[in-house]
Amino acid sequence: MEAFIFDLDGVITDTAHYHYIAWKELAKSINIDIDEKFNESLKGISRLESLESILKLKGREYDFSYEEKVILANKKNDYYKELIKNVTPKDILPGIKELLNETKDKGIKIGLASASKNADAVLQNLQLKDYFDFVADASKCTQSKPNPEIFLMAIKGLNVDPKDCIGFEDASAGIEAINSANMYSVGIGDENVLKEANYIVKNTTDLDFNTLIKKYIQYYSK
Ligand SMILES: O=P(O)(O)OC[C@H]1O[C@@H](O)[C@H](O)[C@@H](O)[C@@H]1O
Ligand SMILES: [Mg+2]
Repeated sequence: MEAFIFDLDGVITDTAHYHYIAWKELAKSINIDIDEKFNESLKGISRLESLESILKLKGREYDFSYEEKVILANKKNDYYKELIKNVTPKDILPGIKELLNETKDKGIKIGLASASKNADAVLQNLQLKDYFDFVADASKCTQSKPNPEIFLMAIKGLNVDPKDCIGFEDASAGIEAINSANMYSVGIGDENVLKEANYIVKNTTDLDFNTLIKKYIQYYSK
């Protein structure tokens, strides 16, 4: 095992919820209502694609010019940036710090593959930056998950073989991206949503280092 590569929002911290609150607020300003079920489909998806998807809900994707869409997406980002100002190390999801410590102790590299251009600020606020050997830069990524690009960037940056890596995700688009990158995928959340994952746990507290390694070995020895 060479590396563990993590998604950020919804895996390391619950910023997935802040993304939802910010999109809900933005959608409300243009008279569109979104709910948590719809929000599932936005997880892991880039900012502009998320906006497109919200507009499509009401067939309004042609009502706005590209420039207007950029303004709307920036407005969402302003709401989001206000919300993440409150993120502190207390917001690291339970079990994650223990897993990161054990991973480091075992000499396994740690990478981040988040689609968020705010990932660095969030890691900073969580005081977790030092754990990461490589953080893939979302602003250099041209393809949204489920495309594997961001995971492939992390694999390259860490200089590892995808078969020797485990990827962690809370979104179905993210699991698809990990699988396409030829890594072993671990889904955290609802098994109906994450059914394509090689191994699924309900919560971050269920991420036990030894079990993860055992499941990974079992998978490749099939
Ligand atoms: O708007 P940002 O911070 O660049 O984030 C882009 C995407 O980042 C992903 O991590 C989130 O799951 C998505 O919900 C979000 O849209
Ligand atoms: Mg996520």
